[in-house]
Amino acid sequence: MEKLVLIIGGNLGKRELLLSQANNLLIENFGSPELKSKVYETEAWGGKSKGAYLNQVLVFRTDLEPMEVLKKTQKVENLLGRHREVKWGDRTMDIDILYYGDLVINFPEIQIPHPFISKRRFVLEPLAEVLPDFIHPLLKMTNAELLLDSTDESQVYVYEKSPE
Ligand SMILES: Nc1ncnc2c1ncn2[C@@H]1O[C@H](COP(=O)(O)OP(=O)(O)OP(=O)(O)O)[C@@H](O)[C@H]1O
Ligand SMILES: Nc1nc2c(c(=O)[nH]1)N=C(CO)CN2
Repeated sequence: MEKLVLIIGGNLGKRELLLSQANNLLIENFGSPELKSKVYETEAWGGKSKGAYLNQVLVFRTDLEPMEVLKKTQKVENLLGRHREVKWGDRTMDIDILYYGDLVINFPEIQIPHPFISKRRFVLEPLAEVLPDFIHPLLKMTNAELLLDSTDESQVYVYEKSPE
């Protein structure tokens, strides 16, 4: 069984509902997560979208091969209304594979560890919350160290539910 670390999130539609639906669909595919970060409200990163995202990191154990994992996460994105249009643009649900144990692979359709981990505070904050001591297999730094080192100044807060 390998440690599978995902980040999920979106900035369109009913963000909280979509996040909880993504959680449920991922549990159907990968079983209960071993760890779940808090939900973070995060400024849109990459300059191509505007509204703030809700993001969360989930950690599973899996026997599925990385490409099988990707097929399943893409199916969940599609079920939740994801349309692939603008790179880094607005979306209802995006699911990225951050780590798959210590595996390093680099194909156009799948790169692990995800190449932008160290550049994105919206990834590093929840990641350092749940796996502070996990070592990035290429950068040889822990997630906590990557967060301390990060120069991304975008806003990332723990999400406080808005009153009903
Ligand atoms: N680790 C990974 N996790 C998810 N998708 C990946 C990964 N590595 C490569 N990909 C590929 O990237 C494509 C994702 O494109 P997508 O439109 O979601 O990019 P994006 O979410 O805008 O950008 P980013 O991947 O930088 O978050 C997928 O079709 C998939 O094949
Ligand atoms: N805050 C935040 N910004 C993003 C996100 C995301 O999940 N959160 N995903 C993107 C697509 O890669 C682009 N920008």
